[in-house]
Amino acid sequence: MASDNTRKVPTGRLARLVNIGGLAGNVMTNVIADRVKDLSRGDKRSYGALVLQPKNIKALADKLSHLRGAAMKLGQLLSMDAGELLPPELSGLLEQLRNKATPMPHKQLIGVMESELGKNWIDNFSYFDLRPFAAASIGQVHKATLADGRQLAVKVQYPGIANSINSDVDNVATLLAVSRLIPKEVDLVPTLEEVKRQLNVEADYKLEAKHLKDFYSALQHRKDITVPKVYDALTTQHIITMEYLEGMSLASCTELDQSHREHIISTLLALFFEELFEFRQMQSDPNFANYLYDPRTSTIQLLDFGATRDIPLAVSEGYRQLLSAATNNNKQQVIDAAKAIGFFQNDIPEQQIETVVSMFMLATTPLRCDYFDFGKSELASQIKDMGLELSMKQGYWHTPPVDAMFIHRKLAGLYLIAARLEVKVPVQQLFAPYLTD
Ligand SMILES: Nc1ncnc2c1ncn2[C@@H]1O[C@H](COP(=O)(O)OP(=O)(O)OP(=O)(O)O)[C@@H](O)[C@H]1O
Repeated sequence: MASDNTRKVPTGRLARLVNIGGLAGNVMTNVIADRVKDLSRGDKRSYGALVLQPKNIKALADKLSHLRGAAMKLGQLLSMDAGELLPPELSGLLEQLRNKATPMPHKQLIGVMESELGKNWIDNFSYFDLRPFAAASIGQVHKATLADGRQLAVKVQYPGIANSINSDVDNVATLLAVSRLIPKEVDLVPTLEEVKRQLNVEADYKLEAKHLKDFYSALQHRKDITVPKVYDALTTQHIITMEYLEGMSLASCTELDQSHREHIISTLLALFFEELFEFRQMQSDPNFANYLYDPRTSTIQLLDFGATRDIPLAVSEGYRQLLSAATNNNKQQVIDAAKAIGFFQNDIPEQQIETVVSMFMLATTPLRCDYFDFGKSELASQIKDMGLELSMKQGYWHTPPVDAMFIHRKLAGLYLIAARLEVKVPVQQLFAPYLTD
């Protein structure tokens, strides 16, 4: 039998569902037992309070660790879309999940390696660590070495996960409903659809490898950005073999000097503009864990191209106009550019246009000053609050163009990182090369 932290990842739909049934039962047993205790003591906690006790959150985290990819992605999108509405227990649960991947037992891992790279897969490496050093959302990452000494990171997908994404996402939603962690006001349906769509794309490691290679080539001229090299011969639909990068995590960069922190954010924002206006391809998941930093060489290392999106020319041009108009504080031109991007397609009252435009103006504040101090500003949370307020008002956005939502999320994510690193950066100067007349 596998040890506690290497349980076989259940591959069948039924096995996954049975897990959930068990959890609902456990939670309810805890709730009923505590209810009886409360009654005997004369206390009366609400059903919600009983469900949200730490032991139930732990039981939930234990179950979700098998459905980690679906749970984490749903958590990520939910916290972007409905941030402040979510109970703190949900962030606690997601935090637990992030740190709590259940690695595949060796036998299962070897099975995947054999079916992807052949019976003699191990001959490709001079060393392969069977224990993963990091968890991916739907897989795990191993260190390995080539015969010539080059260090590798090998990302291996959990077997069968690609076929169970849709049911996993539904199961996680059921679990969250059982645990009452999602408030009634939050409409989960569109988020669930988006989570399924994104995870299905991310399950295609060959596509991710293609995006890695696109960015590797596109960023050859940038000495301050590194993208891991992909090893095609050892990359398949379910395995990506790439160069191992040794940078420190961005979370630990809060300890570095101001100059390093400012360099990180200036580089990431310059890259954002380059992706939007030049590559017209964007890595759309600005998660802290997707960047590493090497302070010895002052290079940012980019990981995780699973969520890369192409940006249509018209959208890219529209944002160039929009950001130029916002830099010049020209609201009418902001409205025109937003229309060109695809906002305000329906007949919308003047007042609503005004509100949406003030959101754009707020988000582009850093473009209207020489240096913007993210450390001292509440901008990231103000944007989130305002976006939330608008999305709660029925029909306010009239379904904004989907590309736009990703671009906004990416920018908001970068602002959050900038706020966390407490930096002051010249955003206007970084955008200047793209400013239209
Ligand atoms: N080339 C690499 N060099 C060093 N570490 C790596 C490399 N690739 C991945 N990792 C480690 O593995 C972790 C997960 O990888 P990655 O982000 O690609 O997976 P993912 O499935 O996209 O996960 P998520 O969606 O949770 O970000 C990274 O956060 C990093 O710690």
